[in-house]
Amino acid sequence: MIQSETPASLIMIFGATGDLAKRKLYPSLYHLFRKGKLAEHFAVIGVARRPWSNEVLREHVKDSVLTSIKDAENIEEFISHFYYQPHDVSDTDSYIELKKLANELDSKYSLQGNRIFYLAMAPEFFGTIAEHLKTDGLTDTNGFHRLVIEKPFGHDLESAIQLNNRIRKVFSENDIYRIDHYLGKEMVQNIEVIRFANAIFEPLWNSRFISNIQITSSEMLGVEERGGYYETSGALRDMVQNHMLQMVALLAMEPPIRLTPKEIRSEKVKVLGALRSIKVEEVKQYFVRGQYGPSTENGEHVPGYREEVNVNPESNTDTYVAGKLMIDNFRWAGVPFYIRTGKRMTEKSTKIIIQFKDVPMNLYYSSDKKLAPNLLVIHIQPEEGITLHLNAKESGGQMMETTPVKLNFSNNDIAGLNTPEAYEKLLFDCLRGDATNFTHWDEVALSWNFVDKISTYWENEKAEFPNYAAGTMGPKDADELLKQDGFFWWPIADLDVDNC
Ligand SMILES: NC(=O)C1=CN([C@@H]2O[C@H](COP(=O)(O)OP(=O)(O)OC[C@H]3O[C@@H](n4cnc5c(N)ncnc54)[C@H](OP(=O)(O)O)[C@@H]3O)[C@@H](O)[C@H]2O)C=CC1
Ligand SMILES: O=C1O[C@H](COP(=O)(O)O)[C@@H](O)[C@H](O)[C@H]1O
Repeated sequence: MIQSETPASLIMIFGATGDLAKRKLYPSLYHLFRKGKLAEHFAVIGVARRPWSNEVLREHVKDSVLTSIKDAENIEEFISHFYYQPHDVSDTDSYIELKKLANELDSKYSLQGNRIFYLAMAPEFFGTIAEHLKTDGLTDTNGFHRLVIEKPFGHDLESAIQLNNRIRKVFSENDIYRIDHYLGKEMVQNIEVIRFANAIFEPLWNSRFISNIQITSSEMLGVEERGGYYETSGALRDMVQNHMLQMVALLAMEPPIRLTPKEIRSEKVKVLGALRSIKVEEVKQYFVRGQYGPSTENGEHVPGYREEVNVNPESNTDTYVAGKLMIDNFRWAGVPFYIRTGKRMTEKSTKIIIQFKDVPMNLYYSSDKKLAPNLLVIHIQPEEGITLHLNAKESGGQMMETTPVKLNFSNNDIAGLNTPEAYEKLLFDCLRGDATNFTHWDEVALSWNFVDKISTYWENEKAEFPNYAAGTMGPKDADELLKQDGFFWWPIADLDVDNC
């Protein structure tokens, strides 16, 4: 049940000394606290192996908050709710101590037995922790018990099924919150509203009026210190299996009959189930992979992927993926959804471009010239907003000449609006029991099923890497994907249809 008020709760963070907790979880919890969105009755237990004390954790939390928020009011009160338990998650005995501390805090803060277990750790520990929580009695309370799981949820369909079976022995599907932080982004959440709350879009949102949809999520950074993880993942598993396919599902789904988690997820599941399955021999026709090579920026050497720490110097791992997805249902028959994502590209940006079909003929001056197509651009990040590209009369001209114009809405221009960080929203949803913006097992399974065919083919074929220089928009072959259909990637910077 979704609660309107945040209920009292004990939040247990496994991996409390790690990067995610420091950069995302503590600042997000603090934001909720400051906005009064965290119940007065809350306590946090941080768990990790390091021999820290409550005081050390509290200072660490304070530092992490002060890094992003300079005027952190009531920070001392906030950190006083944090407790630390040194604990190796594979060590059976340490759960007894953890249970004792949890029960003490339950009484001290009147937490009503409500517990959130946040697994901010490497995925190989997820199953073990979930099992111990049950066998060692941490879920033996009267309140709710919710398990929040970070990505990656498995490495392929097979491992995801195994993991799911393990955690489902302890938690029901309704109590499992699989994080996809893109679902916490303001403009990703806005996709549904743009589509279903505007009479001008929904009638056009189909194969009769849309020629293609493009989703780009580009990053400027390389793999940084995450080479070890990334070598086993690559861009396909790291970004496409989850974030990119989730955006496709939101763009393509049918209107849900109600805005409940069950109905929304069920519509997304139908889209993922309708993705045209790619046969091994077709992978090259639908997908392009890339890996960044070295380059020079302002006279400085920018390392190629194979030079990064913990990366095999002959690595076959993809740091870039572009693909053409077809959704074989009535609404989308024949409309390609192009996706691309990669590290060390020209800029950090996530944008969705919906390109509408051309009008039947150009009635206006220069009628031999093609009119610019109408585009709806959804800016996910760093700007947040939408732009509608239209054609209008060239101002002051004698002839009926057209010129492209833009209608712009930018969230960033609303004074005083400070869009909450994705993790803040997702933590708040979890506290209230709203699983809408978390991925259901059926979505995870269908996404892996789709991606596995591609990864299996790629793992067995040695690629000619590197094939794009750091600081560029990826390999040339990605342009061919669209060219063969008569399209091209719309630029993501200062999109100006006139110059394309
Ligand atoms: N960092 C990020 O931006 C993102 C991370 N994620 C996911 O979040 C999860 C955590 O990532 P991240 O924080 O970067 O990882 P880190 O390596 O920074 O942190 C891992 C944490 O696990 C603890 N740990 C490791 N082994 C044990 C053990 N046996 N018993 C108890 N604690 C242990 C470590 O603490 P100690 O050494 O003290 O034991 C540390 O607190 C991963 O699944 C990752 O894929 C997802 C999206 C983004
Ligand atoms: O999940 C991940 O996402 C980030 C990109 O997230 P964003 O919010 O900054 O767009 C990516 O860098 C990372 O490799 C991946 O694991």
